[in-house]
Amino acid sequence: MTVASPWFRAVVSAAQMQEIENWLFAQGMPVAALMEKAALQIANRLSLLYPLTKFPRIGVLVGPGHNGGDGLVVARELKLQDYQVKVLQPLDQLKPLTQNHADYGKGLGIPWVDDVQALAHCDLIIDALFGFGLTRPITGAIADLVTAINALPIPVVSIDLPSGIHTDTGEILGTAVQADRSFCLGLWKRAYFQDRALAHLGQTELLGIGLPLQAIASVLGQIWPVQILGTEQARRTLPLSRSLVTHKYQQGHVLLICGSQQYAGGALLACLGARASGVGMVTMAVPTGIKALLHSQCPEVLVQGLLETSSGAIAGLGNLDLSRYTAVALGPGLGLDVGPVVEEVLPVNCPLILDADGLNQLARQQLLPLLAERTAPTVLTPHGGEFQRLFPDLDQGDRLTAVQTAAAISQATVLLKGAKTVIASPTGPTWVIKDSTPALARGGSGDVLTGLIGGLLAQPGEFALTQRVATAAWWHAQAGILAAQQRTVLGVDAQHLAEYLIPACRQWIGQNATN
Ligand SMILES: NC(=O)C1=CN([C@@H]2O[C@H](COP(=O)(O)OP(=O)(O)OC[C@H]3O[C@@H](n4cnc5c(N)ncnc54)[C@H](O)[C@@H]3O)[C@@H](O)[C@H]2O)[C@H](O)CC1
Ligand SMILES: [K+]
Repeated sequence: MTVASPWFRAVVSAAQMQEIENWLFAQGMPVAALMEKAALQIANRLSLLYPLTKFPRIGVLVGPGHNGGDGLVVARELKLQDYQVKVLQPLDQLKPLTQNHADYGKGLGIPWVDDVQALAHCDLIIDALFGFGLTRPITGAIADLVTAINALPIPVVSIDLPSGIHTDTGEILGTAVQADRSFCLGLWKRAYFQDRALAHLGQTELLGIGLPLQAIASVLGQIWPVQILGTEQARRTLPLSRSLVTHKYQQGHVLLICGSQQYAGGALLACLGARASGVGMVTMAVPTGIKALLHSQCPEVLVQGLLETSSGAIAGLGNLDLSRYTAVALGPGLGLDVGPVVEEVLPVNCPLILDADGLNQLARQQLLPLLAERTAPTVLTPHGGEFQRLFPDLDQGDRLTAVQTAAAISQATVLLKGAKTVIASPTGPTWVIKDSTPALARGGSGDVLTGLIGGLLAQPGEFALTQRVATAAWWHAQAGILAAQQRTVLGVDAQHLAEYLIPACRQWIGQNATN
């Protein structure tokens, strides 16, 4: 049961945000007060990040709704701090509260300009055209304005969302502001975890505006549908505490079915990932021809040689006794010439992770419907291409929805890798991994993740399986971030990534932890 946890881990849609705000207004919170709370935070952050000494001239683009209202409060507050502020308001008709702030700003002597060229000498531009109220594509004069702003060599900060980005899907509606930085207000919006929006969002930060947990729970319930997996949660999910009398068979036994003559490295990398998970035992089922390689690299691992095809891929599982394992992962380095191993492994009565060519075989042989008949959980870990082959009818633009739909169709936990990796299951919350690094976008890093997931799921654990899968993805990302910090982004090859899994783990449990 994921009890409602700190607000900064919730991820909401525009409709949910509106409902949460309405809860406050219904309880008597004046809209103007909430706007003031939000905009004052923005003004304070701006004066810290863009000090008056370096960014004295500020242009504020003001839209018709409350996003524009936020922008006008920011304009007034920066003026009071002696910034030279100008406002450009493309639409005459403003919401009443926004109009109040416009009247007050004019009364203070803030100049309104009517041409974007009047902003050409600004040091910073604030985008307060649209926030989560954007409902249709931006067209006409406003679209021209956005295009002109994007062409200026001036940094842009967007309030709540870059105007033009769909709050939920991250889609560009007509056109969208290219922000250098975006301040998300109150709660993270879904767009912040849609890969296609990231280039428009720039650097992002969440500004809390005092939304009470009961307001959030009144709309999202006690188990929030979409959540960021936080450090504390990941740490609690890791199998870091062990009883003194444990022994290797109590710490799980993972079977990795992987590798081929052509892709022996995939098997080795999966093994390194599994080993770092702390699992009690690792068995590798690989083509006989690569057994020696694995023995030489991972001496503690048990290796089962399997019959191989003429090209050196696994021909079949033979008489491999699958009942001995507490988790099975199949896929890294299998190659396409592999025998019917997916069909043979589906009956296994423990968590099964399918990755890489295991997924391609699942798609090619149209075995997806069989997953629903499995008596134990299944985890699919596709990247975009594998996802497309498995779920050709799903639009990956809205990745969050696509993964949730894929989980419902397949009745499996689906982890879609990306800049923001998303993990969904048929029941329970959808998890997003907020922090990662492009350094992970390299061959082999997925093999390490598959081994890590298999090793974690093989171990006894009190948390829901999907949360443990998300923890593996989080751990994998953290290792990538640490490796990139210490070896530059160029130095995060998959083998080094695997070596950073334990140092990354060490980082969170603090230096004084004993187990
Ligand atoms: N998140 C919070 O807790 C707070 C949010 N605030 C700010 O308010 C906006 C949401 O305000 P809202 O008025 O609902 O919507 P917008 O300001 O985003 O603007 C919508 C406005 O524009 C019209 N519109 C929609 N699409 C188009 C279009 N393509 N072309 C022209 N006009 C369009 C629509 O009819 C509306 O009138 C939120 O993002 C925050 O910035 C609170 O002020 C503070 C707390
Ligand atoms: K905006």
